[in-house]
Amino acid sequence: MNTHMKIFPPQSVPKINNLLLIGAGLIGGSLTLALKQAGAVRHVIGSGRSAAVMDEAIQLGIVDAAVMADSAEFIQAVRTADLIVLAMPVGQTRAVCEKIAPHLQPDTVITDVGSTKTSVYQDAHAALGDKINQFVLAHPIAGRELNGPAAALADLYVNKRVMICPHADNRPADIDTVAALWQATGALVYELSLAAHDEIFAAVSHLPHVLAYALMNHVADSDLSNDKFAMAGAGFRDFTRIAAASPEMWRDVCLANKSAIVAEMDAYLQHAQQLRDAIVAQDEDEILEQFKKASEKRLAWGKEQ
Ligand SMILES: O=C(O)C(=O)C[C@]1(C(=O)O)C=C[C@@H](O)C=C1
Repeated sequence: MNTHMKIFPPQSVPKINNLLLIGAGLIGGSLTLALKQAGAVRHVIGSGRSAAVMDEAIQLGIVDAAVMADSAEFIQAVRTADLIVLAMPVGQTRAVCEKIAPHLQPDTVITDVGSTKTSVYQDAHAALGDKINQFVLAHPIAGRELNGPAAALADLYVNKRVMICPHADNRPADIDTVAALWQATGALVYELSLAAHDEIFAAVSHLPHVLAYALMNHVADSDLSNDKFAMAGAGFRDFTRIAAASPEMWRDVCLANKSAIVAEMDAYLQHAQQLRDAIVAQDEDEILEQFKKASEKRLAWGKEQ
């Protein structure tokens, strides 16, 4: 597959008057903190499922005010928003877009931060119909293993990559607005097709999360698990860091990008099986060859980051 990944040239800081943030957790919260710090946004209204989380988001300066999801204030916030950012787990995309659709004004831009892009496009299209032209799909390649507003950081996106995945109906000016917003956070913004996005991140983000969850459960369910956890060192900590990430978010990612993730798991299991075979056979050349190849790749990749 030729991914045609291209970087957006730097643009000046945009000025957003009214931003509606749906889901004020780590990713959405870090975005609005960064945009406020850059002077790119004037007023942020937050909306979410939990009043306690929204209160926390107000206290942390992530949002200026909060509205509950099904309220008259929510409808008013949709009507007056210049930009709507969807930052809840991807499985809620269709339901949230159905709530937004009847009130969406033609000049409002919608964007998202989801880890899968084909599913978000399909779910948003089903709910928005022709208004899908107002939706610019985006995905910041940054995160932490912590969740919620308290985990948000104004500098989370500095020097991180953000993928924008345009679709045929997008308005070029909207794509530029979303690219400029992410650039205002300090991020490097790239353009990538939906299909390439989901294939690439199945391998380098979704698979590692599945493996981390599986390793954690494997050790937890094994004999001497308490002793193993008590004595584990940095190798185990580095490998499993992301197993503390939001279970709901990652459940939704796995459901949404099923075929690509299953294909990556199958191919990975073959590599693991090859190593197992070599260890069982005590094939020292084969083991060394596989480890050397991986080590060289990891060292070279590490230098590029
Ligand atoms: O560093 C982390 O903790 C992350 O969760 C980052 C990470 C990733 O897998 O690289 C996780 C999910 C996002 O969609 C993008 C980035």
